[in-house]
Amino acid sequence: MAYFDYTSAKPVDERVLEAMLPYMTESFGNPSSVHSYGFKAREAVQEAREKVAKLVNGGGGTVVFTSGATEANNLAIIGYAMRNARKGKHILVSAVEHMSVINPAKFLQKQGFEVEYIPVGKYGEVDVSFIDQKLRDDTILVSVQHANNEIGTIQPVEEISEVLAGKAALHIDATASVGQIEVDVEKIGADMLTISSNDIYGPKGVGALWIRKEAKLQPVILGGGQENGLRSGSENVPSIVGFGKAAEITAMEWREEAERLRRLRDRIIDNVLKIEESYLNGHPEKRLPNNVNVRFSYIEGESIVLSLDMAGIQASTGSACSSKTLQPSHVLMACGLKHEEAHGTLLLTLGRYNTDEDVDRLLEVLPGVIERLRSMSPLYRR
Ligand SMILES: Cc1ncc(COP(=O)(O)O)c(C=O)c1O
Repeated sequence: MAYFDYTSAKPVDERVLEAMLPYMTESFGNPSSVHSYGFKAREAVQEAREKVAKLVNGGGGTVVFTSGATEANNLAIIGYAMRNARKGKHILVSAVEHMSVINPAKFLQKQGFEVEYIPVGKYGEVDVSFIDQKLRDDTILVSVQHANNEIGTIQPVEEISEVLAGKAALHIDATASVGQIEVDVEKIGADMLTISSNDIYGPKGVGALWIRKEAKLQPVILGGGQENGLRSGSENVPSIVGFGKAAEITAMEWREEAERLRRLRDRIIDNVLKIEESYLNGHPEKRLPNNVNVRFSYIEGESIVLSLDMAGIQASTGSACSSKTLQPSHVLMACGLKHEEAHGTLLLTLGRYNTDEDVDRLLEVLPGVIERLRSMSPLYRR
């Protein structure tokens, strides 16, 4: 097996699992309880909060645990807009955001907010000058991802925060970038930042929104007032502990791992692009170390993925989160690709257990798969 779909799902690190287990059995207390079981759980959640904050240099704010990146993005977009609506109702969101940012923005439009979508260039890089032109006195929020999960393009987030100069809050979805490149809320100048646990080999179903002290939000999940009133519901203590452990490990190990993956990535890109009529999606240089996104003319990405799976290689056509809709990726469309071009896309995302042997196997199998599928394609001129 050669697994190249780490952006869709990652295995939990063994060290993380070990840290979680006691909180599923003997240390099962509820952090809100006022007895020793509760105190122990509360302390564990607090420790995890500090570790997650430290990973992004987040001493100037707080971490709110959520059920994942989707909820963190909803909290950032809806929670910030609702709380700050009296300052203005104008919001800017990049066209290549994950649907967990775009759909909350669309929801706000229905509530009377004015949302504008920031266009991107052919490599998916956000047009900073558009933000500069569109910024108004009533602009309250700008949301741009740190890096794109499909095409790997790293966004000029520092430049964006310089343009904003504190005039509007900046939300950064760092789901795809944490653990791959440096993520430092101070260097970026972020006011809110989304982090996902599974993307750093922690458990699924937990994530966080880091929030700068000065940024005020309205909760979107109401109830018992946990997480400082910003996210009600009894805390998922084992998963939060696991997320904290994953953050601690990532802080120590990401640089070396990114270097290793970058080398494997470049080996794949250099060789795959030798296949005729194949093109790289996303930025050639400013790209995540684990991302390879290539399109092949005349064939469908789904057929490539199915053929590779039969050969023991797992890959993807794009965002796993939107594959249910069968629509071409909104990210590739925003980059200016035609429908048929977007459909011929193969996404390979690398991770901890990929080796040179995996890459050898991929490079051995893929050219034959493309050739066979093209030989069956009515579009391919032989
Ligand atoms: C950039 C980005 N943001 C948000 C999400 C949503 O994450 P989740 O489905 O874990 O809530 C994803 C998922 O792939 C993503 O890639």
